[in-house]
Amino acid sequence: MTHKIFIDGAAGTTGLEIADRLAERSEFELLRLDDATRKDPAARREALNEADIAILCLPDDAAREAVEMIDTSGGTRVIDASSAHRTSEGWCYGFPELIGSERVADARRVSNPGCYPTGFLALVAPLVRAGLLPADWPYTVNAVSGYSGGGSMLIKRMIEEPNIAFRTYALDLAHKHLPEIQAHAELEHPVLFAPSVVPAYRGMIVEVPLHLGAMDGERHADDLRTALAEFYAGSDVVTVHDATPVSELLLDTDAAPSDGLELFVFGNEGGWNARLIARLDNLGKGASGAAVQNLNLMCGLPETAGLILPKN
Ligand SMILES: NC(=O)C1=CN([C@@H]2O[C@H](COP(=O)(O)OP(=O)(O)OC[C@H]3O[C@@H](n4cnc5c(N)ncnc54)[C@H](OP(=O)(O)O)[C@@H]3O)[C@@H](O)[C@H]2O)C=CC1
Ligand SMILES: CC(=O)N[C@@H](CCC(=O)OP(=O)(O)O)C(=O)O
Repeated sequence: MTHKIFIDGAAGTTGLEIADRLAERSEFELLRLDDATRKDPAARREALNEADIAILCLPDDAAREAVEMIDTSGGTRVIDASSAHRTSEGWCYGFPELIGSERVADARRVSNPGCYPTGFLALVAPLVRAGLLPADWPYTVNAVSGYSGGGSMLIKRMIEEPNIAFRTYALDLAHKHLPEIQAHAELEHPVLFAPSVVPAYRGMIVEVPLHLGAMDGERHADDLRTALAEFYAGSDVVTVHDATPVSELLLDTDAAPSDGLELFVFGNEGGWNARLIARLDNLGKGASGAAVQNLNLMCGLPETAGLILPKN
């Protein structure tokens, strides 16, 4: 059986990467709109309703509009890569490792996690759930992203302004990922989020520094690493690195696409201070790889088929 897939926003950064991952997969038939019609509402409506699964790779407003175009009595299921529905009622949060693959498989409306939230939630959500980290802690998130994370506009800007070596932003402390992060980690407070961009096309590092010694109760960095390793033991996507000391973590300016997610826990000598760090491709597990993983599940296919992973 082939599944009809329509990528709305197929000409954009995320849409193109999804198409790359689906290329030559016989399980799917891609419905395509040409350049003249790809933004035409009537053509989109028709393709959205013809598809078995529509993957929305659009700005938030256009994603909301696309959902409204889909006939609710029809059969089209949705994966939304935008941030429009990440805390919306009736939507499944498409992070199978955290919510369970079967819930994604059964869902009609799946919202793909954001790239930064993917790193933060992978590190913190299992530890809060296990009671190893407090839900009422004022968490800080320092993060650095490749510029493709900002889509076609930021890509253009970073190419036109090659003098930019580092760009920190969201200085109003009101980044759109805050509600998603708080909701899905089940935290009592919004996090303090400090994102930045470097002149690399893809890749990101998301870091949560923790004063473990200042928290009530006793916990050691090693306990956190062990708990994460147990939580992700069955995953082909998430790797929890062991305690082998490394002195640095790098992002490459010309990294190849990857759909894996690497987690690290570093601690000081006594284990009272920790740095929880996630390294991922913002366009991989942070967007397109996650969409394909969810698509596989929704179609009853092997979860990691077509993903760019060391083991595939
Ligand atoms: N880039 C990333 O790393 C990640 C992106 N996302 C999310 O994925 C979504 C897409 O992002 P990204 O691919 O980076 O963005 P891009 O800007 O690269 O692509 C968006 C695409 O949507 C098209 N588009 C805009 N409005 C409409 C419309 N009304 N109808 C049809 N097509 C339209 C654009 O066309 P045109 O250029 O002609 O306007 C463009 O091709 C966003 O919501 C983003 O937040 C999520 C996680 C990570
Ligand atoms: C570098 C950069 O600009 N990144 C984007 C987030 C990319 C991403 O996660 O997309 P969503 O917004 O759909 O979640 C930003 O900070 O807005």
